Amino acid sequence: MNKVVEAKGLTKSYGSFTAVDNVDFSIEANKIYGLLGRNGAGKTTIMHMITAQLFETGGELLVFGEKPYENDKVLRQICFIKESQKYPDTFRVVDVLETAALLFPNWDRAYAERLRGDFNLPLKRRVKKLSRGMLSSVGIIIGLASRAPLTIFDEPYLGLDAVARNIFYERLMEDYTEHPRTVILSTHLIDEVSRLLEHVIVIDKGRILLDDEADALRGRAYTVTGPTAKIDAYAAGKRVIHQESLGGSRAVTVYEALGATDQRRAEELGLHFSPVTIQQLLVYLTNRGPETKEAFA
Ligand SMILES: Nc1ncnc2c1ncn2[C@@H]1O[C@H](COP(=O)(O)OP(=O)(O)OP(=O)(O)O)[C@@H](O)[C@H]1O
Repeated sequence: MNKVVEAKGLTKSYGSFTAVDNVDFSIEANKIYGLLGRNGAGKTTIMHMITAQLFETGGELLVFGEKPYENDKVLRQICFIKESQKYPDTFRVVDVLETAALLFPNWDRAYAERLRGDFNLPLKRRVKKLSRGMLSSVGIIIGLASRAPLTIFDEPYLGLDAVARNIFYERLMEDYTEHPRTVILSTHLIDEVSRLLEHVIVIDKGRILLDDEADALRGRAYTVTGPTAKIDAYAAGKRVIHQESLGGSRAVTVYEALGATDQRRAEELGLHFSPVTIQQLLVYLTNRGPETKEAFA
């Protein structure tokens, strides 16, 4: 297994506050990862440590097998696109793209130009005159055309409309298929990106709550709906992570894979099943109190 990032006991504290708390995880080569979690969970802190913009205060972090800090060999293989990227005031779109061409060894000029057309970006316009969404598309073009072995997108699409976001997802999938590389996507638009993700790491209050293949997470819980009394009978003793009632009916989300016996039993009771999306799973698990969360992790 080829590991691009390996974290052992990784910790980052700011004074007495621990933003990333003794986490172990690894990122394998040539996969698309989702780094997910609620606001303040610690995602950006982790991305900043991987990209050597922050020092860990404990544990060990290896990127491409080496410590990333002041390590040009490692950093040249990374492209980090963040929401609040600043560019020099005088820069036009063309200047940003020319600079990126110098910085990234795998830069594909023709591809960058095609993407610029897809996003309708005027080449000669000053970056500071771009709309918020256009500015995000500059970052997306750099992230894609850099073809960096490790490409990290931290909420890359602030202000991007639904059509432009879709262009991003499609281009990412096409280009990733032709030029496999490791991609980390950190986003709150989980439903939108979930079809792209192969592996998901969920951070919650500085700790890892889930770390699994996306397909496995999709089967990790299910929702069952029906008359309240029948649902209560079915769900008794099961690990229920969410429930909603409406009139005489109830929906409960059970945190386990649906086995054949349970499925038969629920069908006999006339209950209805629905899958749980990764976004729902994250919402239900990160909404829980700390003790319960430990039990469900
Ligand atoms: N320089 C700092 N000093 C003190 N605390 C900080 C500092 N930087 C981040 N934190 C805290 O660390 C925690 C994790 O922040 P981080 O930016 O990593 O979260 P995040 O998961 O990226 O959140 P979001 O989804 O809102 O971007 C937060 O509680 C934040 O307030």
